[in-house]
Amino acid sequence: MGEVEEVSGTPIKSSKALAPTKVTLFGEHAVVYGKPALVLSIPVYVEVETERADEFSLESGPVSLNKLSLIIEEDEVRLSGEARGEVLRYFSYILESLNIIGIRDVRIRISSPLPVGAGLGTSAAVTVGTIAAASKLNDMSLTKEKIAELAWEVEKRVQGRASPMDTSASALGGALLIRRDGEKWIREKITINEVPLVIGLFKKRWTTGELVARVAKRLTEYPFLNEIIEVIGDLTMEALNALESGDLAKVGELMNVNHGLLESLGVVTKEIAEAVHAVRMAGALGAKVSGAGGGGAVVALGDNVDEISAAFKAVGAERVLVIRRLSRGVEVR
Ligand SMILES: Nc1ncnc2c1ncn2[C@@H]1O[C@H](COP(=O)(O)OP(=O)(O)O)[C@@H](O)[C@H]1O
Ligand SMILES: C[C@@](O)(CCOP(=O)(O)O)CC(=O)O
Ligand SMILES: [Mg+2]
Repeated sequence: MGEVEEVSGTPIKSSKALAPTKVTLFGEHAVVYGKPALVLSIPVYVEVETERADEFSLESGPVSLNKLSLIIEEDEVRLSGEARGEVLRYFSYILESLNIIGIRDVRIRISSPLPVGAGLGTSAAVTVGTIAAASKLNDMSLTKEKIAELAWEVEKRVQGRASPMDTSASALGGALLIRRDGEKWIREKITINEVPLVIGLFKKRWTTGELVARVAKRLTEYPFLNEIIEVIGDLTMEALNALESGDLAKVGELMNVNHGLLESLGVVTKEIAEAVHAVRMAGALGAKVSGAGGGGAVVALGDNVDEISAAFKAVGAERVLVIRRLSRGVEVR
């Protein structure tokens, strides 16, 4: 009789995830209330490296993270220390959601080509990327759907309310129609021809959580504004038809309408409003804010890239990104 052999693979020492960001073409904010949204996963990646180490550490270039300590009491994971904004809350929930208590001695390194908070789903990309890389390090094989689900839980806890839009885009990639059917959320991959997009980046002055709360307050104060939420959902479905039939002029027109409705929800700053008008004057077929607003990103549709880029720069854009293709979702190495 043969010996029973115990086979154990060599533990992985480090892993790296590339998690894409997104641009919202239609439906942000309304999607939080279950209305459809159209989101594109873009090849602008947040890179997350995880490595087994002697003690826990978290590093991210643009964020200074000092005196970090990880406190674990039963199922609750708390990260304390000095860091900007919501970084510690995001990471406490990420670590808790992974329940990676067993790998408390991990070094996490984030590098992002975007500012911290951009209207381009940097929060979702950081979350998806960390969950993907840390789970691989811990030899857990998670599907992209599971990564999206865990990351969405984190966004919900940090933001108070959140749709699965950004986390689905980062995990699954492509162009997605996100909608709710009763209690169930549907993430539908859609096939679209190339959409020429130019994105202008401006300082985002509030977090998504604050902006989602602002919209909720407005809807409570003026319940008739719920009709705006409905209309955003309707125009998203109309835009989907236009996109699928390649009618870019109509897509642009509907982007402009969507922007106006977001403005009436109180999430558009003067700087963003000026940028939207400047790129329209420069010949964009349409332009709107992407993401939660309060500054952040403006997405313009049009292939006159030079004119649109120049218009963005003239009104003070910190960066201009030209998007020609979509990303395929999170990749782990
Ligand atoms: N480079 C980064 N390093 C660490 N955390 C980041 C980074 N970029 C974004 N984040 C996280 O995302 C949060 C910003 O989220 P949010 O306001 O939703 O911006 P966005 O519109 O880009 O998703 C930050 O407070 C931080 O927790
Ligand atoms: C406003 C919202 O619809 C999108 C937020 O996008 P971002 O975090 O600004 O990239 C919130 C959500 O869908 O959870
Ligand atoms: Mg976000």
